[in-house]
Amino acid sequence: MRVFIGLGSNLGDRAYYLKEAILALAGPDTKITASSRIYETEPWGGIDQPLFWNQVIEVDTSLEPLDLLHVCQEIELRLGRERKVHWGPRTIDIDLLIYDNRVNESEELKLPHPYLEERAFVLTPLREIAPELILPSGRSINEVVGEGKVHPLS
Ligand SMILES: Nc1ncnc2c1ncn2[C@@H]1O[C@H](COP(=O)(O)OP(=O)(O)OP(=O)(O)O)[C@@H](O)[C@H]1O
Ligand SMILES: Nc1nc2c(c(=O)[nH]1)N=C(CO)CN2
Repeated sequence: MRVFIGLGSNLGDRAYYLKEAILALAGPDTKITASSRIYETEPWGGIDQPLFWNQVIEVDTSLEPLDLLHVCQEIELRLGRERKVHWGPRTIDIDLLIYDNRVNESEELKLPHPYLEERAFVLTPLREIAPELILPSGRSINEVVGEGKVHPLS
């Protein structure tokens, strides 16, 4: 299945956490098929906190959505993620953005990710690796990405 995953870090060695999370996601059931550059982004959501580094990857996985979510959560825990403040600072956050064309509305797993189309820190790196993508809302990614809002590190 074609899946897009968003990663974010704004505590500690952000490059290390992003790299380790991506390495940990790759395995016999999940291949990384594309990876965006890293973007440095202003915190979204109204909490005063350090700048984030964000990245989006595409994977090809045979795992079901909940199993993939649990893999992501184990990696978050291993990399020192503590759940303190909603939308607050974290060593690593791993979100399932789009899982093929699946829709899921449980608290544990919402697919597609509910804030997908409101977050430039997701949309801009997503467009980098999937410029032809039609979003779950039916709009093309090019229509919804605001120009010049977030920038890659290099
Ligand atoms: N698509 C999804 N990807 C990751 N976690 C999800 C998803 N949908 C629901 N969740 C649930 O959301 C919870 C994550 O809460 P968390 O504290 O990480 O939210 P957040 O990262 O602060 O906010 P946001 O989910 O808006 O990025 C987890 O318990 C997880 O089960
Ligand atoms: N720029 C940016 N802002 C955020 C981020 C993030 O990854 N990047 N994650 C959040 C919690 O989900 C809240 N705000």
